[in-house]
Amino acid sequence: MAELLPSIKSPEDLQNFNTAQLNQLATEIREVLCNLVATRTAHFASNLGVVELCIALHRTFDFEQDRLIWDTGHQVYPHKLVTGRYDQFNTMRTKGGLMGYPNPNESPYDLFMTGHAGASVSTVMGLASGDYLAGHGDRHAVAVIGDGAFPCGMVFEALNNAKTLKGNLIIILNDNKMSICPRVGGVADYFDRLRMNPFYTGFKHEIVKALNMVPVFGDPTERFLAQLKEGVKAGLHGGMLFEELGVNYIGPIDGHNIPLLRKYLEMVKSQKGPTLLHVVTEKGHGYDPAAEDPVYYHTPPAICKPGEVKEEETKREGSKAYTNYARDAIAAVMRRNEKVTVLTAAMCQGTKMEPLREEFGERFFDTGICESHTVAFAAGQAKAGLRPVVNIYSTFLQRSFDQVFQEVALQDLPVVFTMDRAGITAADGPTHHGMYDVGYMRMFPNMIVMAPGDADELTAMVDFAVEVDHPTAIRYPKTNAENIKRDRAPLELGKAEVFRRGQDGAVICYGAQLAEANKAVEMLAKDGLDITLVNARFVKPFDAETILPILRESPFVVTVEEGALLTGFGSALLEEAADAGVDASHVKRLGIPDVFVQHGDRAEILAELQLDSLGIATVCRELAGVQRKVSSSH
Ligand SMILES: Cc1ncc(C[n+]2csc(CCOP(=O)(O)OP(=O)(O)O)c2C)c(N)n1
Ligand SMILES: CC(=O)[C@@H](O)[C@H](O)COP(=O)(O)O
Ligand SMILES: [Mg+2]
Repeated sequence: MAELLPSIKSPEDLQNFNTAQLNQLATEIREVLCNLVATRTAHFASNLGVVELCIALHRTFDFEQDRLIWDTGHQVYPHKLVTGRYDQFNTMRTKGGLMGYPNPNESPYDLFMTGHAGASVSTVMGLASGDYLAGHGDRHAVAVIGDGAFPCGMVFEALNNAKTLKGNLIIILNDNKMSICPRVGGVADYFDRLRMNPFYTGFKHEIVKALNMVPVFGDPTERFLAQLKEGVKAGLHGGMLFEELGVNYIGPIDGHNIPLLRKYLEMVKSQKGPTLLHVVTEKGHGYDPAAEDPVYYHTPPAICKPGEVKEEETKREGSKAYTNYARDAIAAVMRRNEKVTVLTAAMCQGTKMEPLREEFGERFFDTGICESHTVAFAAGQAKAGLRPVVNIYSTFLQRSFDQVFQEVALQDLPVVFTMDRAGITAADGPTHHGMYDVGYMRMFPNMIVMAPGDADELTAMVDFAVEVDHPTAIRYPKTNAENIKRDRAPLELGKAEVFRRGQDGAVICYGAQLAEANKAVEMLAKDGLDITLVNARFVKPFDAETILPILRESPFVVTVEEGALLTGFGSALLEEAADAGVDASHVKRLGIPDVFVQHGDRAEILAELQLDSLGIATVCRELAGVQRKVSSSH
């Protein structure tokens, strides 16, 4: 039972706590985190790891004045608990409840709504710069960034800029040796070497003490010794990479020791110039199963009883998510064709590609959280004759817009984009819904852009894409995939599939809501409405040959897609109609309107958007009623 937490209405309440109370608070926060994941899936291990760091930060700084950004934002739960949101904590990630990421609408202590990694150093630099120019140069700006997020290109762009900053910049590197999967790459190795620093292992103190006994001034022997001292010190001094960039490096230090953290935070607070404090933490700290398996416990399913966890995982793995179909289809083409490679930007676990990592060794690439690099890298591979499959979530691929344009589309290179989480991602919310990929892919010449209507179609699209000599993009959502029974028309470039023809109206579906559209049409048939149903398959090339006649002949047309209406499939249809001089005033587009959709339950959100069978049927009935009225008044 939490004793201290309920009384904390703001971080000010921490200011009188002694060390024992701060430690107790850490224990209480961990209990609350454990209770939360007992009820629902949520980010867990990362939050367990930053409890002490969060407490020490709020105890040292005044973030009503000072600035704090948690990079990515998935580790923000302890911060929410000490900034007055304990009472609402059990609403976490539910509709209308607390968001699983920082949210300025919830609290002035959350400055940016984030969920994508790597922006924190840039944004706090902007805040520091703004504060300085506004005459608040005494404020401090703190970015807490994980070792997984650190290799993002943007972080190095910020570091490059840091020494010019007027204002107080503090970067806390939260090094837990993990991204979602074990971190990879040269920066990871560098952090490993820094961890070997005697400063952290405890030897440095002794060596520096000994060196300090060497006299600096005096005769030539002393001068030689002084030089030796500086040389040895340089060798001992970790973080040269940062120092060379003009950023002071301090650490590494133990990130689970509150008094030690406070001591070092006080030190960096008084430091002039940009400073990086390297803090070593354990992902999952305080809950042994999470510390032992931080990959699984990054976002575990609800842990009802610890013993049941692995069983849950089996269920999850056994379910037929689109992700599984994509993974299996990619594996199959990799077995058939040695030129096919697969790339992930640190999302091996979410895309379920761990078996591919094991099976394909040299043809599997985890680039870290570096989406822009990944796409340009894939372009290079394609130019060299390979067939790269870039498997990135729709929302994170936004980071590579320019590489998709210049390195891939402009060169017309055969890179395949498999865009997972395209659509509503539910509890993660607006930072993670994959809403914009239809637009950002279809606008480029040379691109072939498609979406499967069901499970087997995804497999067919992957097979098709690796054989095409152009860039291709395939989108699919975070949900289980159904197969719709029918005489399946073979997949053909730029060709839609007409499921059924009716004279009362038409539904044209782009992507995985096809099963819902199909159900809607069956429901409508029971009402006596005979509706055409089209599985569009491609938004580009657009099948004007099939779709425009349907537009001409149908009393109404409803387009269905799980993506932004602006730039989406329905918009493409309207553009085609306008260009061909076909009347489209009877077209109703269903999709995601021009708003940021909040977090919640997937089915519930889709229902609100009228993207489920009931919603589609309702819209069709309304339109059919309007049409009847129009025709009877003539
Ligand atoms: C641009 C972007 N790509 C991928 C992700 C998915 N993602 C979320 S957290 C995470 C790992 C972050 O590792 P780290 O920063 O070390 O934090 P930790 O979980 O270890 O605390 C990844 C890959 C993301 N949020 N943003
Ligand atoms: C913080 C983050 O970006 C990821 O952890 C994300 O929440 C993963 O989403 P999935 O759970 O859909 O893989
Ligand atoms: Mg990490």
